[in-house]
Amino acid sequence: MTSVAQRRARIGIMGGTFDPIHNGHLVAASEVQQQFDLDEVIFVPTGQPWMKGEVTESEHRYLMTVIATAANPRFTVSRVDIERDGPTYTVDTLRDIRSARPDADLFFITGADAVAQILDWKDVAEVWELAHFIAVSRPGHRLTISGLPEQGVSSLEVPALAISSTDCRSRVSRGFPVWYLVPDGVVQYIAKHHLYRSS
Ligand SMILES: Nc1ncnc2c1ncn2[C@@H]1O[C@H](COP(=O)(O)OP(=O)(O)OP(=O)(O)O)[C@@H](O)[C@H]1O
Ligand SMILES: O=C(O)c1ccc[n+]([C@@H]2O[C@H](COP(=O)([O-])O)[C@@H](O)[C@H]2O)c1
Repeated sequence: MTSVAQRRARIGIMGGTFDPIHNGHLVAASEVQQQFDLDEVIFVPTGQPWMKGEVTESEHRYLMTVIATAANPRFTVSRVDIERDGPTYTVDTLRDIRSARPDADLFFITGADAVAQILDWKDVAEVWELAHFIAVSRPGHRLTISGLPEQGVSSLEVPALAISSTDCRSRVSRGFPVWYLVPDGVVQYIAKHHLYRSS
């Protein structure tokens, strides 16, 4: 009797502050899922992102991420970063997901802006060992992966969506709509919880 070798699971990890999650994040994750034949993309909202200033309470960012991803059977959301005390480091995110999914190949998805900063991340040598990186294009940011290990990073052009969380927050605070920039449920969540209103 011949045995059929089982394919290793391929898991994408989309880390982000998601303050709020927007359609640029979702299009990037969807495109990477399809192009890299991923079984699942886990969205991981940051706890305390040490490279950013003050951010919205993590439970709001987590719930908006759940709402935005709920309809896609391949998208899930993890609480590992929001439940860990202290600043959020990707090395800890990857360690936690690796120990929960020891048999999977991990792919960390980042936009062009984040890729440019990876060399400043904590324990970057270990980070490369834990996951393969996929750098996606982002309007307004040049995708440059020079200086990063060639084997460790792939790049992918995704349909350009010039959306940022900063712009979404600014629009809400000025009374402009964010319909179609973020999923409908996220528009409604922002209104219900009075997020991003200027005081
Ligand atoms: N429009 C976009 N297209 C492709 N990638 C994106 C886009 N927006 C964000 N990303 C990537 O998604 C990840 C998480 O981003 P983040 O949650 O910081 O959103 P952001 O829009 O950059 O937020 P902010 O404007 O508050 O800095 C990062 O790797 C970032 O590069
Ligand atoms: O590990 C680090 O030192 C590190 C520094 C900055 C950002 N990151 C990760 O990069 C991802 C995108 O971060 P951000 O701040 O652009 O939302 C998110 O998962 C962060 O935890 C990680």
